[in-house]
Amino acid sequence: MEDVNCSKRLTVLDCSLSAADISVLRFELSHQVVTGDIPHVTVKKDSPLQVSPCHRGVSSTSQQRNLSGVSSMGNVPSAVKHCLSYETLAQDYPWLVRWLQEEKYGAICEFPKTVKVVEVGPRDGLQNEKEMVPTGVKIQLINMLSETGLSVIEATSFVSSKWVPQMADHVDVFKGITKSPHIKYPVLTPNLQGYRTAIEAGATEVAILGSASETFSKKNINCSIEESMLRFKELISSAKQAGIPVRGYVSCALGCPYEGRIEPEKVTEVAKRLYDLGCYEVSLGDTTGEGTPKSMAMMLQSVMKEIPTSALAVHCHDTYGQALANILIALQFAFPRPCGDALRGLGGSTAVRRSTQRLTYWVSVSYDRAAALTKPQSQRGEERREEKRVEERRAPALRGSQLVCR
Ligand SMILES: CC(C)(COP(=O)([O-])OP(=O)([O-])OC[C@H]1O[C@@H](n2cnc3c(N)ncnc32)[C@H](O)[C@@H]1OP(=O)([O-])[O-])[C@@H](O)C(=O)NCCC(=O)NCCSC(=O)C[C@@](C)(O)CC(=O)[O-]
Repeated sequence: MEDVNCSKRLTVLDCSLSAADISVLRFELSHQVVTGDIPHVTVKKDSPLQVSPCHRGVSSTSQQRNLSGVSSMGNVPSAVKHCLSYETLAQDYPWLVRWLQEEKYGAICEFPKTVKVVEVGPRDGLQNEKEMVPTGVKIQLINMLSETGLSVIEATSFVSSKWVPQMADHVDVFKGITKSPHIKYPVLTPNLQGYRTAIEAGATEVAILGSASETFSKKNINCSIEESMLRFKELISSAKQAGIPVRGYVSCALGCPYEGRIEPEKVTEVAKRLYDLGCYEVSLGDTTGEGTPKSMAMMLQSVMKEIPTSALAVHCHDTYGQALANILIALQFAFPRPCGDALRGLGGSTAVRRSTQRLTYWVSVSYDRAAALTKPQSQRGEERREEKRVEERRAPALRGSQLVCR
């Protein structure tokens, strides 16, 4: 690729575009190059930059987009002597096509600089094990995990032993583990009763579990979404008084075993309510593992309109082998291109660049059995055998582990 200075090249075209305008232009062109819809970019004297989406060079004036809002982030050119189209640019400046494509590729490869891993295996991983895992083994597991460099390990859940017998030893597990001062050990608490027991056992951080699916909420915590919010409100209010941080889960963010597809707007609504109640972080759970990169992207796009990305997390189950792909998408969302952010009206590119450094995602990868929770025993048996076969083929590092990325 030629060593290209975009602003110089566009000055050669005599467009007098500012750096911000060039950013907009580059974003539109690179976006459209990849989608195949070639835009027609027009810059008129004393007018806002306009981009008409065109297909393979055929102009579609009906879809003309006025980017006046966008151009306010930079100076719209005051004197422009060219009407630019992608074809003209591509013909005259073949380097531009390569450059835009490489830009796009470069953007895809951009990820957060650090990744925080939250291990939830001792809770989410073990809660559905058919055989009771001895308390001593759980303690040993958590102690060993504490040696691995993890900064957060979700240790257990203070839920009803009638509902989840595997977690009945929560107090013994929590009191039995050797707690490193550098590691957080949050626990799951569905209601005030669980919260109080957890605090008595010495918990210093808790997580509540909401759901974007009405049916799942009833099946999982025996109450409607509305009722769950009332419970969480009183729990969070107690936690606030005691200075205990509360994380929130939204289950079924990408699908429900009972209701099927869950609208991103519903996920957004529940996530926002948890955030507004005081959860410092909201973890969006693909409970059944049926999420895809596309549904993850659509869901995140919706939730990110209401909740700061620094307070968001994703929790991906790997039921259908999609967890890593879904995490990849979530990580890319943590680093939107600066001009992409500007187009969403988040401000100028310098501020956006700064804010992207702070974006945080929690990404959990687990070997998922949650989807099997409610299935008939016979079906679960076959699924478990299949899981075992799949697990044996998996990389050892991924088995039974969960990650949270920052
Ligand atoms: C929420 C409840 C307790 C309501 O259960 P309930 O039966 O409606 O509760 P209740 O208030 O009517 O009380 C009934 C009995 O339960 C007891 N009880 C009441 N609360 C507690 C408690 N906290 N700890 C221990 N015991 C409790 C209470 O003392 C009473 O005992 P009894 O008088 O009959 O002897 C129940 O439905 C429950 O425990 N559900 C938890 C289900 C669960 O743990 N699911 C798995 C975790 S969620 C998950 O994995 C998804 C996630 C987070 O990973 C994200 C994702 O993957 O997407």
